[in-house]
Amino acid sequence: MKEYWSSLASLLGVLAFCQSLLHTIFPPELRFAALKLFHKLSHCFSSYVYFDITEIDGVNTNELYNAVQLYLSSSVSISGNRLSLTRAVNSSAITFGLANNDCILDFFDGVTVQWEHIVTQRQAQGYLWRPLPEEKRGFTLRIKKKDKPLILDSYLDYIMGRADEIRRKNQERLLYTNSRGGSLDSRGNPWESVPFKHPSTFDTLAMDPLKKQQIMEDLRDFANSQSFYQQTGRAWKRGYLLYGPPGTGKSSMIAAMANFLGYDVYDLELTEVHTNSELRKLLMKTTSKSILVIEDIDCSISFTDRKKKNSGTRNHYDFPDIRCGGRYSSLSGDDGRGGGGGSITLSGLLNFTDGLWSCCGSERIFVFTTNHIEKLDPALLRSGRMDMHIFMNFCSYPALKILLKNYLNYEENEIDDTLLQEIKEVIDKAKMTPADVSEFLIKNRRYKNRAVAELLETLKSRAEKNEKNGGLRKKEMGLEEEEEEEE
Ligand SMILES: Nc1ncnc2c1ncn2[C@@H]1O[C@H](COP(=O)(O)OP(=O)(O)OP(=O)(O)O)[C@@H](O)[C@H]1O
Ligand SMILES: [Mg+2]
Repeated sequence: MKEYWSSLASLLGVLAFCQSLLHTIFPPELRFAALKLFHKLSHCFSSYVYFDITEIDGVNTNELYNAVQLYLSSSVSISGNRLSLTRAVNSSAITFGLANNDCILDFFDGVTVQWEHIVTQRQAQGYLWRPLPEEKRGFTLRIKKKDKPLILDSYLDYIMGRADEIRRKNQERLLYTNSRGGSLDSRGNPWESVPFKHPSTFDTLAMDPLKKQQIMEDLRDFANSQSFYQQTGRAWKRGYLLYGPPGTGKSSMIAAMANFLGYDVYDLELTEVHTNSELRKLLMKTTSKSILVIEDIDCSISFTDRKKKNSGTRNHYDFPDIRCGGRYSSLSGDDGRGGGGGSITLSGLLNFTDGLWSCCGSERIFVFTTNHIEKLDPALLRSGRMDMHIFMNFCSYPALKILLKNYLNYEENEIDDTLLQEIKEVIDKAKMTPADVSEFLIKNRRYKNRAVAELLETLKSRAEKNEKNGGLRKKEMGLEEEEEEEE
């Protein structure tokens, strides 16, 4: 112990000697430069390199600082002892942060980096048109010199991407509509928005699990394929057509998609749009990472198969085959490419989904729904416009199992096997929509066993009715055929 104290005293003595030497050799004006040189020399021999990312760069906010702060707030990378907690305005989540002057380690592609959050008091400011915060904040990134290329090329880009993702997830999503008949708000925006809080998710959606899995994979693939779309020269967008009888979950699917990807939803009311240019303006005012929905497209616009309709040499894109809100529009000289005419045309809509304007913004999903796919023009359905056609069917046995779990909290093995077997046999013939089944289960949810037994009875009677109707229809068709033959 004695030796320890004596070596410490001699070390302090050497330090004091060096300091006095520095003071005698270097005059005060040279002292600062000497210290700087000393730092530079020590950096030359150090194996580390440091990057400072300040919160404010001049007078502008440094986006990279915000991104690093958000990135370090993601729980996976957090491993410090002291963390700050924040909940931003309009945010639906609490985020962690690195406390002042604390360090944290992060790992990227086999490389370890160290982040330090440095906070100091800012010196008194003179008059500034935009006062700066009292504290000077910044991150210092310490990396090994040999890792510099990797960090500068990929790590910082990765942080920006992750921060974007976190920001989107934390922020409340919005549901937009254009239901004001083309009028703009005070900021010239044609869309109105409300917070989007639909509870439907892929877990609660009753449909064939395999099909559900396929759709989820397709969506995930789409969201992660920025470089693929860039490489192949395709606009980063994807179209889904949801079709099937009413009450089979088309709207619920859209909500599930939005919740799955964390996108905003633009619900486009086509009957409120009067011209192609209005349609284009609406598109221009949408943001990236959004789902643009046109529900019941066959009802809002009467598209017929252009091939059937047009037999002459005239370009069938020019035909006014559109009906908006129950009234037919006239051609009014619109060239169909979004000119200033007085109606939306089929080509206007095709351009909307597929033309040059459709690429303003990126990572966009178009979803059209219809109860009558046969009424739609094939041009609207082709790949590139509607890449995936999803048939939403009547309630199947696997779908019913999901509904039983959602509404009655039933696990499969809790239900009597013979009952399940009977349901399985009859459910496809009953042609009940998930909406009908849900309604039934809501009403009877307090008495689980009775609910399932009664559901079976309802399914049976529906199946019987359908069989009878089917038989009758077949008979009628047979008679009609006979009559035709006689004629
Ligand atoms: N596949 C489903 N899974 C879970 N719930 C469903 C499903 N289909 C329908 N429902 C329930 O029925 C209600 C109506 O469904 P939804 O509005 O999604 O049907 P839709 O196919 O959009 O009908 P429409 O063609 O009339 O617009 C929903 O609120 C939901 O509770
Ligand atoms: Mg719907």
